[in-house]
Amino acid sequence: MNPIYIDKKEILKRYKPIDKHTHKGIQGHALLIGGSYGKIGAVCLSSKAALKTGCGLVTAFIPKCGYEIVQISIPEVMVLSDVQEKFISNITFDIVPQAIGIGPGIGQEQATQKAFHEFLKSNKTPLVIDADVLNILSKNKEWLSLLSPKTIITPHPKELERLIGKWNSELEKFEKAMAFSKQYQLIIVMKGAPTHIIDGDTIYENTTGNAALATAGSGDVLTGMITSLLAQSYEPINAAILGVYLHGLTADIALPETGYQSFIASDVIANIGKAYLSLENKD
Ligand SMILES: NC(=O)C1=CN([C@@H]2O[C@H](COP(=O)(O)OP(=O)(O)OC[C@H]3O[C@@H](n4cnc5c(N)ncnc54)[C@H](O)[C@@H]3O)[C@@H](O)[C@H]2O)[C@@H](O)CC1
Ligand SMILES: Nc1ncnc2c1ncn2[C@@H]1O[C@H](COP(=O)(O)OP(=O)(O)O)[C@@H](O)[C@H]1O
Ligand SMILES: [Mg+2]
Repeated sequence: MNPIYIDKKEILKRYKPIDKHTHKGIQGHALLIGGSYGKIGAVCLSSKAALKTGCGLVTAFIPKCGYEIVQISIPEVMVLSDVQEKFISNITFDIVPQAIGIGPGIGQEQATQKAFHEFLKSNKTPLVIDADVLNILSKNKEWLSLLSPKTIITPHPKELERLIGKWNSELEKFEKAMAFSKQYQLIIVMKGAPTHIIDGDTIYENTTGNAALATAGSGDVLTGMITSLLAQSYEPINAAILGVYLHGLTADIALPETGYQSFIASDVIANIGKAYLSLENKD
């Protein structure tokens, strides 16, 4: 196991500075699908993170009960709502996003599971899958073959275990993850301390981040960041690598001000700008 370390040198090979002639119409449109009654916050965090990571437009697809919450808490985000009040039951939209992130806060209602299955059958847009949708896939493993090559999945250790089964050693975990990545041609963002990214036989190890990230919603934010980078035309592997690196960097930047304990997921979002700026520094 020889990981490639994701450090600033590795990032600068992949990072694309902004084109001064760009406009919101070509800067990428990200669609975030998620939320359910009591967990609309998850999709608020993902959507705001997507905007703050630089895509031009963001739409959130949520159940009806989240409509005012999202519109009021993040006015820059457009909203499409499901016919159901408390959960998502039918994923249809007439926009053309360049990337879709699905799962934060979405829950596991039967109707939501069915809606995801229908969505998967026809979706051709680059996809990031997180949270409850990973759990839905664990319960319906035959749907994994519907995923397009280079789909990004972002499991935390428990979600990973549900997908690939238990492991008895770190080595076995990596072997199982690599086999899973190859079987379904997926990019696996194995979240943890540190986060590893698995792309077939290649393992990347992130070098940013700290325990301040052990806080509700920090994974939801990561999903929004990676989806935003995908929407900005980064190759899936580069979107995953840059997203994970910037996400960790926000916690390293904020730590002297917040300490570990008072850092929250919104602080990740608030520090994305500084994380980008640090890529422009020469040191
Ligand atoms: N404000 C919100 O609306 C929030 C919504 N959330 C949503 O809540 C839903 C449930 O997600 P959860 O992840 O809480 O529930 P899960 O049941 O998927 O995962 C929680 C379990 O995983 C274990 N676990 C998590 N991270 C681990 C790690 N690093 N090492 C070992 N074990 C670990 C925990 O101990 C626990 O047993 C998701 O849809 C998620 O997006 C959460 O993200 C929290 C914030
Ligand atoms: N101790 C830690 N050190 C570094 N990163 C951590 C630590 N704990 C959690 N993280 C990061 O925080 C994020 C947590 O994601 P997740 O468990 O999905 O949270 P949530 O579902 O609440 O949004 C992941 O990116 C993970 O790598
Ligand atoms: Mg999560």
